[in-house]
Amino acid sequence: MPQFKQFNPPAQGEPIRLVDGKLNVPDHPIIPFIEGDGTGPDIWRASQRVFDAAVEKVYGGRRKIAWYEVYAGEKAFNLFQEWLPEDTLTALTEYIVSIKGPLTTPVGGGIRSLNVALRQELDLYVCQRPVRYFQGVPSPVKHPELVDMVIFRENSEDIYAGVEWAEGTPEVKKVIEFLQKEMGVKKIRFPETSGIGIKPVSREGTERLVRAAIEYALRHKRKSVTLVHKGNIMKFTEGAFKNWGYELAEREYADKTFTWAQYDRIKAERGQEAADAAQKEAVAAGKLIIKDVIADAFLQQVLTRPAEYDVIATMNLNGDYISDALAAQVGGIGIAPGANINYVTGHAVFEATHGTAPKYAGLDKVNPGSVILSGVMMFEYMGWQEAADAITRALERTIADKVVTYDFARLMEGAKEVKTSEFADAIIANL
Ligand SMILES: NC(=O)C1=CN([C@@H]2O[C@H](COP(=O)(O)OP(=O)(O)OC[C@H]3O[C@@H](n4cnc5c(N)ncnc54)[C@H](OP(=O)(O)O)[C@@H]3O)[C@@H](O)[C@H]2O)C=CC1
Ligand SMILES: O=C(O)CCC(=O)C(=O)O
Ligand SMILES: [Mg+2]
Repeated sequence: MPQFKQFNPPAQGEPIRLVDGKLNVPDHPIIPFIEGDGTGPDIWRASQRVFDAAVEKVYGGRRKIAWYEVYAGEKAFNLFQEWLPEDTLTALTEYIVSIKGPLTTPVGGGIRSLNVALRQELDLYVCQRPVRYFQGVPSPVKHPELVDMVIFRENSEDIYAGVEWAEGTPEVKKVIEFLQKEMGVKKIRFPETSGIGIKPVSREGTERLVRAAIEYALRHKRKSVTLVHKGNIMKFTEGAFKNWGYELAEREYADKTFTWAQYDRIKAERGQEAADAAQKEAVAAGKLIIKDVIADAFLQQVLTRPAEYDVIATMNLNGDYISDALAAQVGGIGIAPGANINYVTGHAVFEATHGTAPKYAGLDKVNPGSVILSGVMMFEYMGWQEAADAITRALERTIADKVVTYDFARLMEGAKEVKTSEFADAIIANL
């Protein structure tokens, strides 16, 4: 039993464990949750009711979650004068599976991102964000149903590592001097007034992310994994990501994949026809295609030919942009779920793609779909597939009935606009 200093787990319930690489989920698992800042409390309250109702409906009392509230962000600061109390990290570590609402990060100063800190502390190296269309959701494109992608965003390095120095400080002066004098760097355009950020991208970090994406694609019989990068410009970080990704696929999954690096080699040796034939043969044999695309081209192609993309593996910043862009394409960030996962230790923190939407805080207004669908991902991860399916079906039915929150209502004809809590009521009624 771990030692907690400020807040304790519920008296009832048992921890989820990882046994021989597999999650062992008891019928009454203790699951820590962080309510979140801004609209977080509204969304969380609604989502928690949906989760409990679905579990009750599907398992009839045999299974029940023992929720354990832990704190981060403004609520933690108000209660304990700490943004991220140690007990929270202990709980997320001990109980393995958890779920959170969004947390505020000030721009340009103040605390660094607590979301990024949680991912780094627990080494949750995959940010997994599925993007699919739900029938009836208003979308800005003609064929949103062609979007069915799962983003694997590297979550532990890149420019998000937080290695940066502010303009005008002695530290940045030292870094710039080092770069100029010791490394012969001549290309810093305005050295006297620059801030500096460092972008670490490693072979290990890339390999574990791409491995997770390939494993997922093979498990779910997906067609391709696309490495999205800006390797033409950032050759030793984003370009290396692409090369390491291909090398990993060819080394560890040689009999299950066909890569565009192989395609290029065949083309160089025997011509395009031979390369096309080899790829066709690989597809016919059910092999997973590993390909790559430059990030800007990717962002236009997901709009013009989304059916060509399936599982996406990319670095941290690209993945952040891509997540919101794809979410918008299928009808908005209000129903974009996600998970931060370490596939080796089993640790997973489920959370929406969006942030705290502060202008709507406390209004019982925004869409809780994103956290509800993050809960669906959590139930799938726990092996509680029946609860996951029941919630998905009820959500689909509610949207088909045109009972929706403001974000969908403003774009739909004949919709009934409801509050966050009422949307949850409607889903529960449809379970
Ligand atoms: N993982 C996390 O905890 C994350 C935290 N953040 C943090 O959140 C804060 C606010 O960030 P911001 O850039 O405004 O981005 P947000 O994602 O919080 O909000 C941007 C816009 O997205 C729409 N939106 C967000 N959530 C919902 C929802 N549940 N239902 C319907 N629409 C929604 C709203 O659009 P509209 O105005 O059109 O109604 C909103 O104004 C920042 O401090 C940021 O750092 C950001 C991302 C992730
Ligand atoms: O940590 C934050 O405030 C932003 C995080 C974010 O945008 C994301 O994870 O998609
Ligand atoms: Mg984001």
